[in-house]
Amino acid sequence: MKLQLALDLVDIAGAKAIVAEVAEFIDVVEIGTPVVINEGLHAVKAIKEAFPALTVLADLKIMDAGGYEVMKAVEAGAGIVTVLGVSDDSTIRGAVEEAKKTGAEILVDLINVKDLKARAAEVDALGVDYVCVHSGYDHQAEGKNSFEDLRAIKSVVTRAKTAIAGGIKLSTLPEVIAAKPDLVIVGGGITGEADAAAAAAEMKRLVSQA
Ligand SMILES: O=C([C@H](O)CO)[C@H](O)[C@H](O)COP(=O)(O)O
Repeated sequence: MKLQLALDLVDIAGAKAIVAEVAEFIDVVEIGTPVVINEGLHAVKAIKEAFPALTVLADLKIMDAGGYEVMKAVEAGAGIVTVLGVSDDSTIRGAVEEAKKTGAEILVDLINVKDLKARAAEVDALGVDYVCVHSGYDHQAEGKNSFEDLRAIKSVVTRAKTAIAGGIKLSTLPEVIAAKPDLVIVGGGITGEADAAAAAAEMKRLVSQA
């Protein structure tokens, strides 16, 4: 089980500063959608150059032009790129084909998908690398999480790895780990802590035991 740090509310300098604190405890660093909106793919490039040993995930949440947008993210240094599960199969197929050229991976984010089990099975069959359940900021504000969703997709995803994101904290991590995802994605649960390194270290300890 791997740990991904999601960076959403920082600029490039802030991203470098927090990754420097926690790099030894994380497997993947995510350049979050708000960072890409503010800084562009320069943020992916800057973090990959500064931390070459880390896999960088570009959270583009692609909805169209899958092949082209994956190509640009991979050129910037992304090892994983996100595509929305609500997008068309042709978009996901294009993203997967492009990623395969370079060994990059595609994570499909099921945010806002209504029939989770059905779509998870479909995107799994399209050859994606990760299927991710996700309660986004707006759903978190309504008190939702994705812990049950993870159990649901694990019953139908047979070849891809599974991932979970959205409001995970140290206090809820054991419940997440019990559902056995391959990748746990944490943003505010690390960046919002007074001692981010200590939070990341403890999370890494817990996911490594699983
Ligand atoms: O993808 C995300 C969200 O849609 C904002 O871009 C976050 O990276 C994801 O939710 C993880 O962050 P936390 O919810 O703060 O753990």
